[in-house]
Amino acid sequence: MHNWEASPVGGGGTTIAAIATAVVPQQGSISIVRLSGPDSVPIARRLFQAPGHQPWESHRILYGKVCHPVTQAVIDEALLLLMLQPRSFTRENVVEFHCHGGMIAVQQVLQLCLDQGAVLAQPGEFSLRAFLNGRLDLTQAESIADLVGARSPQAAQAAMAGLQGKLAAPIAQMRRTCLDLLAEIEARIDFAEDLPPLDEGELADQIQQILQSLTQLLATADRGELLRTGLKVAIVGQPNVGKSSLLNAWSRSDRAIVTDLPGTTRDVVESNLVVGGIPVQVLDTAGIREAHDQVEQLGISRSLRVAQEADLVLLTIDASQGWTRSDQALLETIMDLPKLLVVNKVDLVDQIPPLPTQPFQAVVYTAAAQAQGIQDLETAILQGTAQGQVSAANLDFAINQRQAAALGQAQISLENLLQTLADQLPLDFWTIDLREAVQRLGEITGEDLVESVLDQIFSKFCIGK
Ligand SMILES: Nc1nc2c(c(=O)[nH]1)N(C=O)[C@@H](CNc1ccc(C(=O)N[C@@H](CCC(=O)O)C(=O)O)cc1)CN2
Ligand SMILES: Nc1nc2c(ncn2[C@@H]2O[C@H](COP(=O)(O)OP(=O)(O)OP(=O)(O)O)[C@@H](O)[C@H]2O)c(=O)[nH]1
Ligand SMILES: [K+]
Ligand SMILES: [Mg+2]
Repeated sequence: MHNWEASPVGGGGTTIAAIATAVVPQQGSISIVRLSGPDSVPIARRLFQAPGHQPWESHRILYGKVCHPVTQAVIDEALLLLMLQPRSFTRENVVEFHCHGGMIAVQQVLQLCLDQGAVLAQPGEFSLRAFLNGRLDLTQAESIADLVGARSPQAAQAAMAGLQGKLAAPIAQMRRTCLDLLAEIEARIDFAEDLPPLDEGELADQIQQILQSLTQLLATADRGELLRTGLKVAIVGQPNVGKSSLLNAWSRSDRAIVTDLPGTTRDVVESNLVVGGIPVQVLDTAGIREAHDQVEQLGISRSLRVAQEADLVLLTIDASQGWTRSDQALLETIMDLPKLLVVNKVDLVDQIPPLPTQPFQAVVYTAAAQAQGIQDLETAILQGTAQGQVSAANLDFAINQRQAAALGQAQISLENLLQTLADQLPLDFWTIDLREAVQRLGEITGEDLVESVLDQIFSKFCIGK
């Protein structure tokens, strides 16, 4: 758990330190140790020797050496970047040591900072400070994590939109409107005699408007989920139907071994693709049949497990064999799952054999060995997702599950309020629903603070973020 006490700008508080870059042995040309807090500059002064008369000023880079304060041993040749409050990411004094990459030198520099009194940062603590000091709202902080975790350019773009406040702005606007209405109603409760009566029609209109924008935001949730978590797609089928060929054609690679021997694939082969902006993990599996070989049997049980865990199953068959009893048996094991029928090797037949189409979302015809039909496959997959409704809303960010849950609760409260109005209940009742909506909207941006929400958000960050 975090200690949520903010270190106020310019005030006491701890100085935190962490390696801000990925720590990879023997790799990475540059690595950054980041400090934030009141002691960052004094700590840097004790560790960093800058030759000549380089000024220690904000937003300047100093060149020099990191030296052990006692032994004077040179730990690294480095650059030092100063960003003084409030002109920094956290709005505190920030110092960055730009060290050589790898692990050893940069970890020694971090250790020296800790020896000098800095405290190792918790995951997300730099971003948390940026939030607590008013530099970011919660949706922007969440967007930073999304940007770092993005697995497609579209996911990154949605995250950037969020980071630029495209979600924060409409939410804050809705909350402000609700607060204004709340103030009007409360004034009527307190000074009923002195004020003209509320125009209830006008009030209902405004609530309707908020509900409308709320619904638009909620419509981006499915795409958000897709962009963030992606799709897991399992290719299953009888041996030799061309599952591995399909994976290779789709990923334009030779990831999987292809031979004309049935039972070639034994283990799950994975390839990561992007389909229409959605990160897609494709899993090629061992062909399913009555196997006597123990290795193959183990492979087959893995295939079935992978299918059960997938978001979408591509049941692949050989067009020249038609729909077989084994295909039917396999279909029955995956009946509950979302699935497409992929009819492969269409180059071998003049006529498509009779096929069951009913339990499948779509049927796609491919010749994987000739890399044909991949576009149709992607189209069929995208049609099964929530892509359509999003382009309708025409928004470039996408909300996450936490935001969707809070928006959903705000929606319920506002709908309750409309009902309360319709039922002509007293003013006190109106304020209850409106207050609830304000609270939920405020939870999204962080204007109304809930500590458990903070923990949920920032503990998922990496250390140094
Ligand atoms: N080396 C390095 N690269 C980085 C970061 C960092 O902290 N260090 N960032 C970390 O996430 C991102 C950039 N984000 C940043 C956001 C704000 C400020 C900043 O100093 N803001 C001041 C504006 C300064 C000015 O106006 O001159 C401010 O908002 O007050 C710096 C980095 C990505 N790249
Ligand atoms: N004519 C034709 N042959 C294909 C096509 N796709 C795959 N093949 C051939 O079918 C054979 C089996 O292909 P694989 O991709 O290994 O089939 P698989 O389903 O992965 O087989 P297992 O891993 O053994 O279950 C190979 O000889 C491929 O070249 C296709 O679209 N048309
Ligand atoms: K094969
Ligand atoms: Mg195979």
